[in-house]
Amino acid sequence: MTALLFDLDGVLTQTALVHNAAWKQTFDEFLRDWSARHEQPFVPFDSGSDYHRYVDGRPRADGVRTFLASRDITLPDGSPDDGPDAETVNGVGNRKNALVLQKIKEGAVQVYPGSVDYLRAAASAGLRRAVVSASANCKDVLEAAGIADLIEARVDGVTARERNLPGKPQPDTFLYGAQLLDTPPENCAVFEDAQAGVAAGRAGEFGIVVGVDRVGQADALLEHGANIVVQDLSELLTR
Ligand SMILES: O=P(O)(O)OC[C@H]1O[C@@H](O)[C@H](O)[C@@H](O)[C@@H]1O
Repeated sequence: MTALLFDLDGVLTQTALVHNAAWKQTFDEFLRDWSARHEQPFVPFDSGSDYHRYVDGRPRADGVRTFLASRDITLPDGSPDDGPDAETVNGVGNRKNALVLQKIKEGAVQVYPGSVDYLRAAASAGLRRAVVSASANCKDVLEAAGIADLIEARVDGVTARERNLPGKPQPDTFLYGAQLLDTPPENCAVFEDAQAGVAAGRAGEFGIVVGVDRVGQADALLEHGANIVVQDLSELLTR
C-alpha cells in the first residue's frame, strides 16, 4: 500500500457522535409531528441500528431519504435553500445541519489521538494521505481538529456535489481520492467506520479495507466489506 484514504467522522475525528445526536433530534421532532398528523404511533429514531444502517457514511440527503424510506415515508427533494421547517428532504437535512454547525462552533470537534499518531507515522513513512468524507462540513471539521496539514487531498460532500459523484456505499468518492493521489486503487488502503463506507471500499476493489469499530459493530463491518477490523488506528502501529 502506498496511499491511505481516510473517512473523517468516526475515523479521524469523534464527530460521528455529533452527527448521530443531531440526526436523532431532527428525526424525532419530524417523526413526532408526522405520526400525530397521520394518526400513527411515534417510533423514535434509533441511534444504534437506524443510524448505522441508514444514515452513517452517506451524503446528508441520502441519509434523509434512506432512513425515511425505512419508515415508508417519501418526501419531495425540495431545494437546497429550503428552511428548516420545510417538509422536504432538503428541509430536514438543513434542520440537522444547523445543529451540527452549532456544535462545531461550540468546539465539539475532538480528534482520536491514535489516528493523529497514525497520520504522523504515515507521513514520516512517505505514504500518501487523503480524506474521503460524505460530509459537506469536512473542511471546517479538519480545520477545527487541527489536522488539515496532515492531509494532502480532500474529497467531501462539496466535491461530490460539484463533480456529480454518487456517495458511499458507491465507490466513486474513494476512487476520486485515489486519483488525486495518483495511486491505483489496488495500492490504496481505505479506513472506514461506517457500514456504507466499508461497502464503498469493497465495491472499489481497494487493496485493503480497514474497518474501524468505535461502537461494537465489528461483525457488521466485516459483513459489509472490511478485510480487517480494529478499534483504533493506534493498534496498527503496534502490530
Ligand atoms: O451533513 P454533512 O455534514 O454533510 O454530513 C453528511 C454525513 O457525513 C458522514 O460522514 C456522517 O457519517 C453522516 O452522519 C453525515 O450525515
